[in-house]
Amino acid sequence: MGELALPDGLAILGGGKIGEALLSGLLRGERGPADIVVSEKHAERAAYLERTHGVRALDVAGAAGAAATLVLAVKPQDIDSLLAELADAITPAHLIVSVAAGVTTAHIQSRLPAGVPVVRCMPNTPALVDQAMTAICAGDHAGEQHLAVAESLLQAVGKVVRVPESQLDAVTALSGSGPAYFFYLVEAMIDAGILLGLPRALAAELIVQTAIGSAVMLRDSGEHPVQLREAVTSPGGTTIAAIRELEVHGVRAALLAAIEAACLRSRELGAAE
Ligand SMILES: NC(=O)C1=CN([C@@H]2O[C@H](COP(=O)(O)OP(=O)(O)OC[C@H]3O[C@@H](n4cnc5c(N)ncnc54)[C@H](OP(=O)(O)O)[C@@H]3O)[C@@H](O)[C@H]2O)C=CC1
Ligand SMILES: O=C(O)[C@@H]1CCC=N1
Repeated sequence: MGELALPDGLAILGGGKIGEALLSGLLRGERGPADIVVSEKHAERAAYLERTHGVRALDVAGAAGAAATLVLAVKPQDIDSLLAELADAITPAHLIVSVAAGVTTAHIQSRLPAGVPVVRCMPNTPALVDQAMTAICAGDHAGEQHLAVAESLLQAVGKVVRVPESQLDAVTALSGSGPAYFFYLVEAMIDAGILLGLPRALAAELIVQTAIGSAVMLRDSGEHPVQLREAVTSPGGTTIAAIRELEVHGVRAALLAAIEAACLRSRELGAAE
């Protein structure tokens, strides 16, 4: 794969939600449509990706021939058939970057020619607005240079941290699925505005801006979430009345259980290999 530098060709195999989020983010960065090919099972979806992003759609073997770095972005349940299609088309000069939940580097390595480097990643959909959170780890044949390629790829759409592979299922449950929890919370809070008789558009504006402001404070204030919450919670006031209800209804325990369930599901998807 030459010198493993950014300008090397990139293929995204699986042009669904996360595949397109990564594709669009990379195109907003340093890469142009000529640097990226996609491979997508559905002809209609492939045509949409070509039309919308100006990239070429190829079959899996064609994509492997056109690109040194291959991003596996199919569902975990489809990973084995994709690896079977890839096995004869790649060499250790390629780099495999998998974003599939639960699927281990050892599993991917076991289905490919010996020595193919694999980096496992868990990004999230805020890649669409260059605010992704991604964790990455290396398989047995991936060295610093391969991690650096994956890192620069994903840094184009947000922040990247390196973690041991043993933490990837927990990461998947927290930040991989995490945007869905925030969207769910926002959706419920907008409903609360409706319950209180506010117009939906106003309730949405109030809550979305509150979410953005709170997120920026969490990132930039240097204060712990408890301190930030306490600053909102006036003695004998409105916030503590709401917090009591959240505690009575077990919202904290529900979040712990929900995120634990997501982690177990990630492990299950890996174990189904
Ligand atoms: N969505 C998210 O927020 C995140 C997802 N991920 C991971 O990314 C992967 C994709 O998820 P997501 O984008 O949500 O799923 P999608 O179903 O939206 O996208 C996967 C796409 O790949 C297609 N596909 C399946 N097999 C092949 C193949 N052999 N060659 C080419 N294309 C193929 C699928 O077609 P078909 O519909 O027929 O199956 C589908 O269009 C999963 O492994 C998931 O764990 C990781 C982080 C975040
Ligand atoms: O729901 C899923 O399985 C994928 C993995 C992380 C986010 N979406």
